[in-house]
This record gives sequence, structure tokens and C-alpha cells, in this order.
Amino acid sequence: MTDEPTIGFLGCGKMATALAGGLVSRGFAPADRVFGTARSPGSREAFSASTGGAHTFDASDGGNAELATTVDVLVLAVKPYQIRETLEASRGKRKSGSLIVSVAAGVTIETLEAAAGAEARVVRVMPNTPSLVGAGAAGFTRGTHATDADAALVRAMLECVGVAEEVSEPLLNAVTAVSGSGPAYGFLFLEALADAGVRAGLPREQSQRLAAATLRGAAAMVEETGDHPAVLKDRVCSSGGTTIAAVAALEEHGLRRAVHAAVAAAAARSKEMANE
Ligand SMILES: NC(=O)C1=CN([C@@H]2O[C@H](COP(=O)(O)OP(=O)(O)OC[C@H]3O[C@@H](n4cnc5c(N)ncnc54)[C@H](O)[C@@H]3O)[C@@H](O)[C@H]2O)C=CC1
Ligand SMILES: O=C(O)[C@@H]1CCC=N1
Repeated sequence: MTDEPTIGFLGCGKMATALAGGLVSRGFAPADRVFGTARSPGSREAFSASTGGAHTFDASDGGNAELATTVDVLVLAVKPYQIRETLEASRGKRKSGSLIVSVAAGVTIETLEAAAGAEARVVRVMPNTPSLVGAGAAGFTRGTHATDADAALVRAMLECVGVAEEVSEPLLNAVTAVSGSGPAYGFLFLEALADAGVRAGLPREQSQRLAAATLRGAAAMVEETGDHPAVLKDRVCSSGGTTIAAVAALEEHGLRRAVHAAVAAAAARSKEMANE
């Protein structure tokens, strides 16, 4: 493999478009070394636009085989139920020495290695869509034959677009539940906060800007000070003031219980998908 590998996204839908877009805009790979395949023309156009012109192949017209013969890193980004068949179909067509990276929720290393063929080098990743703007959070685990160099390459890719944590495979279900699915929880909370601001009298755009900047600020405080979130929360809560009244309302309405239930549901679903 050269210093600058070619990267191909087999299934260039929403996750691939976010990851590839982030990788190109952050300089990990130029657009002419990034490729995608999809059945849907809309997905191919969005992928091309997000990457500043990466080439795409039509998956309905032999594109997956063309992609497999072309790239050094083959990123599997079709739906989980399609991973086995598309990987089996790539056997004997993949570029010599290529690395297989799967981003599919729930699809195990064992399934990937069985479908890819003997000695295939596989890394399983759980990324998230904020990779597009360099604010991703991902977990990864290496397969039986993946080398230290493979793990380092995948880590470098993921760190180019955010943070990356190597974990044991069973913990990928928890990673999926916290950070893979997590942006949706953040968007839901942000939407609710902005709505509530509108209810309290703010114009919609101002409320959304304030809500988004506030959540970004809270996350940055945790990351940059290293303080426990509870300590930072206590500093906002004046005695007898507005914040503690709001915190009490959130506790009464079961915010913590709701978050625990959400993450447990996503982790259970991820585990279940391994058997589908
Ligand atoms: N959307 C997200 O936030 C995340 C998704 N993932 C994983 O990424 C994978 C893709 O999910 P999304 O991007 O959300 O779905 P998506 O539906 O947006 O993308 C799937 C793409 O595969 C294409 N496709 C369908 N059949 C194909 C075939 N035979 N060959 C090649 N391409 C084909 C479709 O045209 C579509 O563009 C899933 O396995 C999911 O678990 C992982 C982390 C986060
Ligand atoms: O909802 C899903 O199954 C995928 C995996 C993590 C985020 N989206």
C-alpha cells in the first residue's frame, strides 16, 4: 500500500457521505483517491458533492466489482443485512493487499471474516455522522488478521475527522448506542431546547443558534477543563435560582432514566442485529 491509499465506499449513502466528506475536507485524502458505489443516483450525487467530486460507480451495473479492484481500503457502508452478500461478491476481485473496513452496526468480525475469505484483513468501525464537520466520535476493533499498521491507518482516518477509541468487539454495541446513534439524541434535545425557547418568546432562528452554541459550549467545557460534568453543572446552579428549578423539572420528568433506557435499547438492538 502506498502512503496515500485509495479509499472506496461500497454503499455511498448517508454515513459514507459524511465520513468521506470529512476525510476530503480535512485533507486525509484528495477527492481523486476517494470512490463510492451505490444503486441510488441520488446517493451517488450527494457523495460526489460532499467530497468535491469523488468518482462513483453504479452498483447496479458492476460498480462494486470495479470499486473492489481499484481501492486499497474498501469501506463497507451498505445496510447491515447487505454486508455479507456484497462482501462475498467481492471475493477474488479485491485489489491485492487491500484492507476491509466495515461501518455496519451489529455485523461481527466473525461474519465479516467468513464472508471476506481466509486471511482477509478486517477492521470493524462504528463512526458517526458529525465526521462530516470534523467532530466525529468513533470506536473500532481489529479483526484476527489486521496488523498494527492497519489499526494505525484506521485510527488516523478516524482521528482526522474526530475522536477514535479502540475497544474490544463486545463493547462496540455500547459505542453504537452512545456515539453511533448519539447524534440523533443530541439533535432531538437541541430541537426540544430550541422549541422551548420559541415557546418562551425567542424568534426561531435565534433560539436555535443559542441552543446549538450552548450544547457545543457544554461539550467543550467537559473536554477542555477535564472537570466532571456534575461539577460544571453545579457551577451554573445558583442557590434558589433559575437553573436548579429547571434541573429539578428535568429530574422529575425522568431525563436520566430516559437516557439510560435509550442507550440500553440501542445496545440491545445492536447485539440483536448480529444474528440477523
Ligand atoms: N447513518 C448513520 O448515522 C450511521 C450508519 N452506520 C452504518 O452505515 C451503514 C449505512 O447506513 P446509512 O448510510 O445510514 O444508509 P444509507 O441507506 O444512507 O446508505 C446505504 C447506501 O447503499 C447503497 N446500496 C444499496 N444496495 C447496494 C449494493 N448492493 N451495493 C452498493 N451500494 C448499495 C444505497 O444506494 C445507499 O446509498 C449501515 O450499515 C449502518 O449501520 C454506522 C454509523 C452511523
Ligand atoms: O441507526 C442505526 O442502525 C445506525 C447505526 C448507528 C447510527 N445509525
